[in-house]
Amino acid sequence: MTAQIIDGKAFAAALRARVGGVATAFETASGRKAGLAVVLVGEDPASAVYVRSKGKATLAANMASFEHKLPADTAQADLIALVDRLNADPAVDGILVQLPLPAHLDEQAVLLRINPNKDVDGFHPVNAGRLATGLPGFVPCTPLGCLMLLQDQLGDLSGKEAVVIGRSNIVGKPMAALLTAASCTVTLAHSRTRDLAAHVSRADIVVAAVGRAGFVKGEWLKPGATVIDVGINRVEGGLVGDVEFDSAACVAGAITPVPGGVGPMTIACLLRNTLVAAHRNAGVELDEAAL
Ligand SMILES: Nc1nc(=O)c2c([nH]1)NC[C@@H]1CN(c3ccc(C(=O)N[C@@H](CCC(=O)O)C(=O)O)cc3)C=[N+]21
Ligand SMILES: [Mg+2]
Repeated sequence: MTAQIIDGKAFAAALRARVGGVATAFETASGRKAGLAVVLVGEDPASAVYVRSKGKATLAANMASFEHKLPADTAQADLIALVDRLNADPAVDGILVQLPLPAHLDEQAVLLRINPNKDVDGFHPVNAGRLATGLPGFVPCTPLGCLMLLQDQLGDLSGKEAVVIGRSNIVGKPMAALLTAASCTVTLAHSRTRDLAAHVSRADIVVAAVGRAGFVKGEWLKPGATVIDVGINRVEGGLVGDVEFDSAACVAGAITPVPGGVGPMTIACLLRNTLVAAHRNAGVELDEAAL
């Protein structure tokens, strides 16, 4: 193995500490804590674990956490009514509706109902449009965390060849937009891409977000490439990413592990976005670039 392991867990801990310090200053300046509301519908055990760790991290960063747990058979109208109440609640700066929702609920309609200025997940089409056009808004937490790790690792990304694998609205598309804004030359590859290996072999930066265990092979990589593995696949023996770690670590210059890479950055960026929302909502000044 030659690749440097990118310690997302440590980077995320430092970001959460920075957020906690600014959150304390925000409370002094505004007379209230920044607040994050998390809505969980149903009892999916994995979702319950994420929601619990989000709540803990929120409190540890000196922000208020409001958890709303609704039964699996919640009606669409009741979920929409809760979103409306959270939109109107001045103690709530950020709203996260945990996905996936149970099948009978219309996810798109729920996400559209969230006030874009409280949409700290960055899933509302208004925020997708802001990202696409360079306006201030909220960037989805996972790609934002990936960008932070890449900039920490490589400094200026300008002119680099980047291949993003996976075109989801939550990761792939916003990741491509962020890398484009950072002046990379971006290829957005997906399940219909022909000769993916040839695209990957040209990339200085590879972001894998396909949701298939070990899909990206080390032999595809350009020697020295920086590899960001967004995948979280539960297999016998634990969690693995979308990149075949052992073969990739022999070729890459640096690679994120799973677990301990991108996952912890997602939660840290959620806290960051919530604190940014609080400052904007309260009209308290913040150097967002420094967070
Ligand atoms: N509205 C919404 N927003 C989300 O951001 C959202 C969501 N719904 N639904 C589910 C996914 C998943 N997600 C993760 C966050 C952190 C880790 C994380 O911290 N993972 C640890 C390991 C966790 C473990 O051991 O299971 C790691 O990779 O090191 C993973 C997954 C956020 N999601
Ligand atoms: Mg795809």
